[in-house]
Parts: sequence; structure tokens; C-alpha cells
Amino acid sequence: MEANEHGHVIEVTDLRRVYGGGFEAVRGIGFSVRRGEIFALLGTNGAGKTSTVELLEGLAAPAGGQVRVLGHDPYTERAAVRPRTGVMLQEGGFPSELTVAETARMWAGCVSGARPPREVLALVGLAQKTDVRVKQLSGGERRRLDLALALLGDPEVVFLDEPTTGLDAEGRRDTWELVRALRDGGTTVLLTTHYLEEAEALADRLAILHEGRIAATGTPAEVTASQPSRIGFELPEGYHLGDLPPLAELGVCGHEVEGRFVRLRTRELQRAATRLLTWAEGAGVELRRLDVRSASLEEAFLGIAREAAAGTTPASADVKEYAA
Ligand SMILES: Nc1ncnc2c1ncn2[C@@H]1O[C@H](COP(=O)(O)OP(=O)(O)OP(=O)(O)O)[C@@H](O)[C@H]1O
Repeated sequence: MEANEHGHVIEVTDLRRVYGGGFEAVRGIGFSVRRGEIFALLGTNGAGKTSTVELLEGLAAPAGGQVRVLGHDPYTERAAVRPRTGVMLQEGGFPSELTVAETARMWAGCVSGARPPREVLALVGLAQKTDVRVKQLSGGERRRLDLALALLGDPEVVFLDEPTTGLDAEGRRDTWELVRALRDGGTTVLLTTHYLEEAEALADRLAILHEGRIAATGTPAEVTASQPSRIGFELPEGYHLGDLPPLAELGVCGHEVEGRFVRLRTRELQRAATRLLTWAEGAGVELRRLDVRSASLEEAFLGIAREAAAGTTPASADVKEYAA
């Protein structure tokens, strides 16, 4: 079977990974990824991202639960899965004395139905570097070579472990374009990243891992919406906080005051902003330095990580598992 009846090409159920010594790095996680989707795994250092991706790549057997990639177990049915997947590890580890072209040719020799190496090197912007030795490449260029090698077999599913680490802003954006183009061509992409901006820009859906468990999952917008929005403004001259409409009436769930600057947190941004502005209009005052915004994915990530660490992750952050 290629994918299940929902079109999921990656399916993870109650997955566990335990290292020698008994440390449980992955503690019963579940998610699924549909064909042609970009799915991002986020998490603090040591959250279990790489441990999970390695299980999806079939590099190790799970201690419990199940993984299906293209309908197969990637560990026990490696021969059925491996030719159809591309893997970009955190460390490429290719011989440093070989040139870029030699490395790509060598790797192509191990891949059935490989695309012409030059074509793939051009795709990642290394066309001018084919005669350069791997050891002379910059960190970002090495990441691009790793990506090129992952794409040599024209895979249906690619696993990218921190694909843009070490890339400058332009290189990162080029990689984003390439990943989007892969997705638009029907490739399924699972990536890990430390850059929340990257997940926000790229991911159709994501999961935030914390200490081996999923603390939140959903589209970037759903995960972001689980955290309060903010309204900031300067109190008008002669006014105090108590002169505003009661904060509970505004739908405010928290606030801070710094000098004359007030920051309100709310889960009902439109209602809070409308009432506040209506009040200001009625009072004939101007709210200087007014700043109304939804939480960014970064704020949501930090909030969810804090809540997960305190064991208080709210149900609202646990966006419902995707069901096609
Ligand atoms: N071979 C191993 N033996 C024992 N513990 C390990 C091993 N590999 C990883 N771990 C531990 O498992 C946990 C998860 O590690 P993992 O590399 O999966 O995290 P990560 O989310 O990818 O982190 P990072 O963002 O730092 O790459 C960490 O506490 C790590 O120390």
C-alpha cells in the first residue's frame, strides 16, 4: 500500500525510543503527514526530534509503537522504503578530499534511478562549485550538498534534519524556495528546525516536541492561536489603568504596566481591541504607541515550552490531531 485511505504517507502511532541505559527520548508520540505536505518537527534541544526522524528513516527500531512510511515499516521493510525516500542527516559526513562532483557521482552510484548529478547540484546552487573539494566548502555550501544528495533519487518523501543550519539569510530563503517547489511537485517533506520563522514560512502543519512528547500540533496558525494575542499602548496623560473599562470586560487574561506603557494579553483580540478603541474614541483620547498583534510562532513556542515544562499545557494548545 502506498498511503492509507486518508492519503497519509507517514503515519506515526504511540512511538517510543529508548536508548541504552533506559533513557526514553521519545515517549509515545503520534502524527501523520499527507502526500505533498511539509510537516515540521520543532522542539527545544534534546526534545527528541532527531531521535524521531531516525525512526522514520528506518535507522533504528522503535522501542514501542508503529511507523509507516509509504505504507511500510521503514526498519523491517527497508528495501521497500529506502529507494523512495531522501534523507538529509544533521551531519553529512562525506569524504572531505573528494570534489563536489565526485561526491555526487559516488552517491548517485548508490541510488537506483538517480537523476544526473549536475542537474541536482544546479538545483541547490552548487553548479559553480563542482570542482571544489568538500573540505573547502563553507558550512552552508556543505548543507546544500547534503540536500542535493538527498534529492538525487527523485524521492517521494524527504527527511530534512535542520536543513538550513549554517546557511546565511539568502541561502536559507533559497532552500525554502526549493522545499516549496518540491512540495508543489507532490513530494512529502518532513523537516526539523530550530528556526521558528522557517517553520512559520514553510510548514503546512507542525508538531512541537517537549521532552519526548508532543506539546502542541496543528497548522502554524492553529498553534499560534493557542497563545494569547497582545495589545500595547501608552496610557493617555492624566489617565490611570483603573480609568479603562474593566479588563475582564475587555476579554483580557493578563496585563503588565511599565511606566505609562500598558501591555494586555487576550484570547479575544478583536473584542478587546474594539472595546478599547471604542472607549478611547468616546473619551476623546489618543492611545499612543498602539500595537495590536497576534502571537508569533516564536511566542507560541516559548509559551508552550514554558507550560509543558510546568506541566500545565492547556488543552487549547493541544490542537486536535489532523484527520483528513
Ligand atoms: N545514543 C544516545 N544514547 C543516549 N541518549 C541519547 C542518544 N542520542 C540522543 N540521546 C538523548 O535523547 C534525547 C533526545 O535527543 P535528540 O537528539 O533526539 O534531540 P533533538 O530534539 O534532536 O535535539 P537537538 O535540537 O539538540 O538536535 C536527548 O536528551 C539526548 O541526550
